[in-house]
Amino acid sequence: MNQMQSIMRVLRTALIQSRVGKNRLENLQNAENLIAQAKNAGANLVALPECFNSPYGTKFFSEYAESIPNGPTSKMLSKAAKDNNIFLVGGTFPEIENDKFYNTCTVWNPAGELVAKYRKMHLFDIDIPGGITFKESDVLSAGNELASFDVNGIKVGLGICYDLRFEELAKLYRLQGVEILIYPAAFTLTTGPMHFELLQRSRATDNQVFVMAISPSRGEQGFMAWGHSQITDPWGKVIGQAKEGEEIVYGDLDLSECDKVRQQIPIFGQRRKDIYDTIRIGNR
Ligand SMILES: O=C(O)CCC(=O)C(=O)O
Repeated sequence: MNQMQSIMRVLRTALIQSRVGKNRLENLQNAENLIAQAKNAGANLVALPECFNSPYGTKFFSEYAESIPNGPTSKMLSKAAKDNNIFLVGGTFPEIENDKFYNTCTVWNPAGELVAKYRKMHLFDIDIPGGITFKESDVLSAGNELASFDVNGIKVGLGICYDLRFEELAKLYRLQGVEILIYPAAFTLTTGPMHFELLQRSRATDNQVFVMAISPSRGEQGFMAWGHSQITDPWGKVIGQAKEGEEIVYGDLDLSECDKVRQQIPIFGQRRKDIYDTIRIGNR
């Protein structure tokens, strides 16, 4: 690898753990200001949280839903990516298409063009008595497609929040050549402390990829996000983590770490597909 190629294998990223309230325009303005701040700090890949333009909750999805790429949120994201000359992972916002609602992540390149769109594939339907009950599928439809994009030859895959729990999705991305997985994610105060860090470290270790998850900051009312946006390296080590307030987490991702761990612990060449593929277990 020549010097130029090795320079391009380092990516300065910024995770924007923004404050989200009920006013869409204020949420967009706040995100725009923080994106410019991240650019001034040298970031060339910037990511926003899940539901960054609206409060998180099934009762809000239809009210805040927009079509893509014509709605005000898409327009702001496209402009911010172009003005700041960055790749921008536009967190998520509720999307409407053909009378169906989706929880959708869009990605914009430095020319302001939409380069990826991912709809949450695993909807957050859980019931923990005394903890939290949530049923996104009351309102949302699930996406059925993987989505990835390319930053200077580095392949980046997308998931959203609850998707973090599904190892199969992360593995499919790894098998497609992904080196960074990004999950906008508003974990709850019940499951966040138990699982948010653990799941990210697990996906990173299993697949030998960088994992980044971006939460909104903790609100004072309504849905309380866990915060703790995080960057994990392909060895499973946490290299950046927020607390619960509004904050930007920066990370200089050295992609040669993916090469190193894959070479030194070569699990993908050691998978016993000759055995796995012969075992049939009902509805696997
Ligand atoms: O998996 C979890 O515990 C949280 C998931 C979540 O909050 C979501 O998918 O929005």
